[in-house]
Amino acid sequence: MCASNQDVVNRSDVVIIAVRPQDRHEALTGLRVDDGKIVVSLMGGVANDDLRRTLATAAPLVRAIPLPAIHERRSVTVTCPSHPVVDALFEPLGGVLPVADEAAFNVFSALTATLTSHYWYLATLTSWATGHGMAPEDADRYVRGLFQGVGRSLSDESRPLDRLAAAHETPNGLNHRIRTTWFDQANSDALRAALDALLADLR
Ligand SMILES: NC(=O)C1=CN([C@@H]2O[C@H](COP(=O)(O)OP(=O)(O)OC[C@H]3O[C@@H](n4cnc5c(N)ncnc54)[C@H](OP(=O)(O)O)[C@@H]3O)[C@@H](O)[C@H]2O)C=CC1
Ligand SMILES: O=C(O)[C@@H]1CCC=N1
Repeated sequence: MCASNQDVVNRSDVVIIAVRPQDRHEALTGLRVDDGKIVVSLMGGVANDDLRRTLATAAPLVRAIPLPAIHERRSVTVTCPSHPVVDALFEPLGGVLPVADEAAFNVFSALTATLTSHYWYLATLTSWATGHGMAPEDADRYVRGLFQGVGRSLSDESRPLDRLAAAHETPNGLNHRIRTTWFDQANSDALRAALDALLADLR
């Protein structure tokens, strides 16, 4: 343990900033970061220009998006700008995807914002089934099993996502019906609009 954030910085060659964006001024204002250090910012939605103003340093600043799967060394970490030391840090943890600029970084950032909606989708399916009298543990087990299968099928990178969908769907069958009646154009447009609005805020 260190006595202060300044103490952490002084003892580090690579400084990782993982406070919540709204805490950054309290955590970082007044810190001295020598130009020879490397700063990795994990803060969602904070541009490097903004961070450079707060830290007032000429040290390289690299943004990165490690996600919870990094625990199992399976998170592809987007970085910007690419830096050999930072990319080497994340490479063994599931791979690294350096992107050219923060405009591209923000698109990937917006994609990460959809993760919990995916869990919420599964929770909604489970709750719908319990509403129809299924035991919660049965509904939970069944929905988890269904989507673990989906997760495994995603490992097959030889097939594009639309082909994977087609492979799971009988023409005019049950999946086709829900995909076209629920995930219809209006629903797809609403998702794109929410992502566009987030992207506009990230710029
Ligand atoms: N959760 C995720 O999957 C991802 C999160 N991020 C980004 O990572 C950052 C952290 O997110 P998350 O881990 O979920 O948030 P948490 O709230 O879990 O963690 C924030 C941490 O910041 C510490 N902290 C707060 N204020 C200070 C301060 N003044 N000085 C030192 N440390 C401080 C907190 O310490 P204490 O607990 O002692 O208050 C806590 O350990 C965010 O910027 C988020 O955008 C990025 C990618 C993915
Ligand atoms: O939801 C969040 O705020 C963080 C940032 C990237 C992924 N999770």
